[in-house]
Amino acid sequence: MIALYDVCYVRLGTRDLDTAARFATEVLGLEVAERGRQSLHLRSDARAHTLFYGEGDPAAQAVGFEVRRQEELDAAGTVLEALGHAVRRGTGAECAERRVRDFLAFRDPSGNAIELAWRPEQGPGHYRGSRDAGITAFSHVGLCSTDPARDEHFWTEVCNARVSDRIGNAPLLRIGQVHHAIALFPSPRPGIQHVNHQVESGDDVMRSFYLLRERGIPVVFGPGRHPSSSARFLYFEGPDGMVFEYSCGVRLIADELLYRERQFPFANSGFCQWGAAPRIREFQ
Ligand SMILES: CC(C)c1ccc(C(=O)O)c(O)c1O
Ligand SMILES: [Fe+2]
Repeated sequence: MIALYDVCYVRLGTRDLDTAARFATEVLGLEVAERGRQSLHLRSDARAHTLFYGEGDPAAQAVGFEVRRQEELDAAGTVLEALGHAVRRGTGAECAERRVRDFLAFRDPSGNAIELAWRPEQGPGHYRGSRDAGITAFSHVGLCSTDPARDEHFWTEVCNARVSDRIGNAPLLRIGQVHHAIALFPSPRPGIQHVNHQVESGDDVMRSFYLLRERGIPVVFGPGRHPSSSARFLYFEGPDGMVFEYSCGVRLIADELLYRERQFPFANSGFCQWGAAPRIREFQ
């Protein structure tokens, strides 16, 4: 079983790095860790980076998950290859770009690019957001799944994820105590569906709601409250159509023995307990 320890970074492609940089700093509130001619490393917490933008095809995406021991990479490669997944070890330059010591790349059953990363670096000093969005950490990704039941099996049987709740057939998967690190959602195509950052308080969610409206940034869902994680949330659209989410108050699941996953309806009430309706195609 591949022991994922935490979700550690997201890599996104963008056709316009300058626009992505302005959005990531002025709107999202991330800190620029490093800006290259065709690359941008961004911080959201103590880690060296959690969001990477590379100039190019917006479909050039990946999600990085930390594994704690380098031997896990070899073992994971053997398991994945036996299941028919092509695997590739990162080069020195690729590891440096990811601020990790080693990584293994493969695609999940839906075709999402996944990277298993060893020793992701901590950043220098505290995270200092470019605006006070109240961000406390990068926390989870929504992944498009062409077969949620099949992919749930992959993430929970080949990897160590556990189902915290389901919305329809869509599982919300934890790898630590946080309610979920991955939300799999039905889609005809693979891809990252949204990138979540936790914020300090409900006030931060609402302050951002008004700021986004003022800046003309499309709010596509919320403000609302998820019945699954109990988190208050706000979804909005960034460059290249990527959806970002702020949420606060996500529940932690500490008792693995007692906790039982719940089933929510694939309907507005399953997504929001306040009555918000999503304007996001995968949630409709
Ligand atoms: C609607 C999506 C995918 C969703 C559903 C529930 C939660 C949660 O319980 O926190 C999310 O974060 C989501 O992104
Ligand atoms: Fe989310």
